[in-house]
Amino acid sequence: MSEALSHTLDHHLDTLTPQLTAWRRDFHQYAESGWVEFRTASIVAEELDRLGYAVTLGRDVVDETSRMGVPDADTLAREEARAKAQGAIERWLPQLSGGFTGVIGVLDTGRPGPTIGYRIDLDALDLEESREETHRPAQQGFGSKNAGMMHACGHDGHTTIGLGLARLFKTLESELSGRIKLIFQPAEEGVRGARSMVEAGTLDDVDIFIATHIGTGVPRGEVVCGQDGYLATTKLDVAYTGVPAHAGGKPEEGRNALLAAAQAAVGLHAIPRHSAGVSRINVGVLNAGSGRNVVPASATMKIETRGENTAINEEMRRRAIDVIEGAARMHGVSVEYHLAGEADTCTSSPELVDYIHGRLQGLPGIEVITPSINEPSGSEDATCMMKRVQDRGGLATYMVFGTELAAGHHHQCFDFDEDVLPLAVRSLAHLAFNIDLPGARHDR
Ligand SMILES: O=C(O)C[C@H](NC(=O)Cc1c[nH]c2ccccc12)C(=O)O
Repeated sequence: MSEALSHTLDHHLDTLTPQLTAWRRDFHQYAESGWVEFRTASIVAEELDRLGYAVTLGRDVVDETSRMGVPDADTLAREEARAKAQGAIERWLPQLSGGFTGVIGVLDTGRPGPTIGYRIDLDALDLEESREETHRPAQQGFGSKNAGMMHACGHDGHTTIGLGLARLFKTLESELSGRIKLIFQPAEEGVRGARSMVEAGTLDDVDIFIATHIGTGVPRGEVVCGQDGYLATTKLDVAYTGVPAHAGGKPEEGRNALLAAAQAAVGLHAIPRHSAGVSRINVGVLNAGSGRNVVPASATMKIETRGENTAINEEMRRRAIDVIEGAARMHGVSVEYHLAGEADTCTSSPELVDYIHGRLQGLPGIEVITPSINEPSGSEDATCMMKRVQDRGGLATYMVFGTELAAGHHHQCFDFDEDVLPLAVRSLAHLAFNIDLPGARHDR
């Protein structure tokens, strides 16, 4: 990149930085869980449209039947009304309605060049945010206004980075070639959303794909060009149905769904670890029963299995289902379960990792540039997007921008150092100018 362009980028970033903080705090305050990101998605669509991007959203970018773990219709309607009351941009709501909360903005320079796609996730977690004074969002008045929903994984930062990129690319459009595709994805938590965007064909024209996360244990000032080792995972919703009865008078006539679920929860965590690699199990939610003196006739659980590779996760899933069904038989209740999310592992494209590693050298604010790491920890459904791009001959990677965290991901006191926002925008934008990556562009 020429020195003049570099200066121009820095200059625009300086003016943009207060807006980045404002966006982040606004999204943080109005945290929205997977498939109900109505307000967030509408603001994204409005900004992209205002800037002159070609905007597609809703059913055009989210395949209905490939969505996983979608809330019920009542919840969707209630959350849409909530979003409207909280300032969602109403003209986009008809398309987003019903949980079709994906948005894509395309900037076509009209000059030949690759299509570079950035994955930005929009959703918050199902978690109640801390109201303690020591928690900065609470102290500074931008804690979540939405009960049981909290940006405790940094996606408020991701959405902000996406909008920051949109502004920078538009301002410097004359210096770009090819196409920029900003892909705002719903429901990353629970790995429920990416596949629906892949199945809608939105990745099929992407030559270079970059998914991004902030934090994840990477220190401030460090950038990882290719984070690998995401765990294959299966999410299951489980429902036990028994028979209610008088707990004092006729307990033997009841069939206890609470006990089946409790038995299953303990049994699931007792599945042995796998010698061939990392494995995980978690029962994240268990709700059961209706009243103190009634034999509990219903119980629901949300569980997940994970494995370092597909085979290990498959083994965990199979054994989990044995435990779930076994517990039902033990207590004479019926059980139903269904898939609520699914993602696989993926490996970043070495050529792209090398290219990014080279291009980030000397950028302000970056102290350590790590080419690639493979450390099994969490899961990611961006892997599904990466795989689609790679299968079609494109290059894909998963980048991490380190930042200082107040508490770990998925903790009620999670918060990050907002300095990472301009740094990530600067770095991700930089990669799109003067792309010189042979083999990245395929003829179409
Ligand atoms: O499986 C999911 O629901 C996706 C979710 N994804 C993330 O949290 C992103 C993530 C992946 N790896 C790490 C490591 C640390 C923090 C966050 C992550 C997870 O693993 O629980």
